[in-house]
Amino acid sequence: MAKVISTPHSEHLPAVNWRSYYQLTKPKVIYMLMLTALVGMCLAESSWLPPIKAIFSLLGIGLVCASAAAINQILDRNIDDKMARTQGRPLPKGRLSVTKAGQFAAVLAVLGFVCLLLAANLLTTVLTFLSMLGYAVVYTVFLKRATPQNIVIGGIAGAMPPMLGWTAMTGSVDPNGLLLVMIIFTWTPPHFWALAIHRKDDYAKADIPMLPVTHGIGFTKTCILLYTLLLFVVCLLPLLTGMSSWLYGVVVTALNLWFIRHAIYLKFAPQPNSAIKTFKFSIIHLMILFIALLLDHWML
Ligand code: HEM
Ligand SMILES: CC(C)=CCC/C(C)=C/CC/C(C)=C/COP(=O)(O)OP(=O)(O)O
Repeated sequence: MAKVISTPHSEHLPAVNWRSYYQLTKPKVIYMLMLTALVGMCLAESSWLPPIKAIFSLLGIGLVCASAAAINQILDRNIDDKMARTQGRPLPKGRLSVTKAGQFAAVLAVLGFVCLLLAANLLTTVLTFLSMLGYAVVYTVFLKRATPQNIVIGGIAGAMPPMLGWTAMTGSVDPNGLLLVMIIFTWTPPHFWALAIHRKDDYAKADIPMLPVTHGIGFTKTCILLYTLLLFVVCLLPLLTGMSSWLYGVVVTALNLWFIRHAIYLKFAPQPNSAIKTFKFSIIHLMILFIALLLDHWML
């Protein structure tokens, strides 16, 4: 029978376990999601952002993303307990009770949606709610446990923040905002599958059908390479539509050639640390890409 993580006795816990609450939100991922949302906001506006609207919209998006991450950790606590990478999280470690984590996620969500309703608009609030459901429920409860395409489909939710930032400013869905979503959507498989290769045994132990477990490492490496090539093409679309110009073009070409180089080495000349290096590079890639979009928008 599956082990159920027990609720720890409250007398063993500090009154307010700030570090555990913070960890529950997957903070580094949330900061990156907020960066992409901020860039979406900036690209939607030809002049300076309206400060109050922008700050509270960004805060709203961040709070709801953090709530989704906390819900993911509540629902995944038994899986997380089986994997070396996630065993140290507050719920498997018993540093936080499920009730407290649930209350925290609820507070974050309520605060986030209030910010969005007051500072942004109904469209952004609804799209953010759907993205939250997409990650915290559709991906976590169903896809993750059901299919090796889990992260491809679930990736739509994680790709949404630039669009949420855009609609927060304009109140409408813009094709250029969708391009930013497409970039993150295409970036997600090589980002995650590189880590999944490195952590294959973890996923196998937890019985999660990630691609390297179901289809093997060789096939996953081929998929990573193909997605980096597709990403190269998708990243050129902002140039074709005129949303971005040469500065973005130069930076993104260099980034994507480097990503493809990682993928080629991973496939054809792997070292023991090639997969984790590819994963780490994916994060630098996306961060620099979004900063380049912003600088290009401001400077040219
Ligand atoms: C379904 C889509 C995604 C999946 C399955 C996924 C999976 C993961 C996993 C499992 C980690 C943890 C690595 C670790 O604990 O060492 C991670 C880290 C990370 N991911 Fe993703 N990711 C997805 C989408 C995204 C998106 C959309 C972003 C940002 C736009 C993002 C940004 C990051 C960052 C910044 C880290 C590093 C976190 C750290 O160092 O603590 N991810 N990702
Ligand atoms: C409102 C909105 C846009 C919500 C979605 C935001 C969100 C938190 C996306 C993060 C994607 C992510 C870290 C997936 C990994 O989950 P995992 O369960 O596979 O990874 P784990 O094993 O590290 O928990």
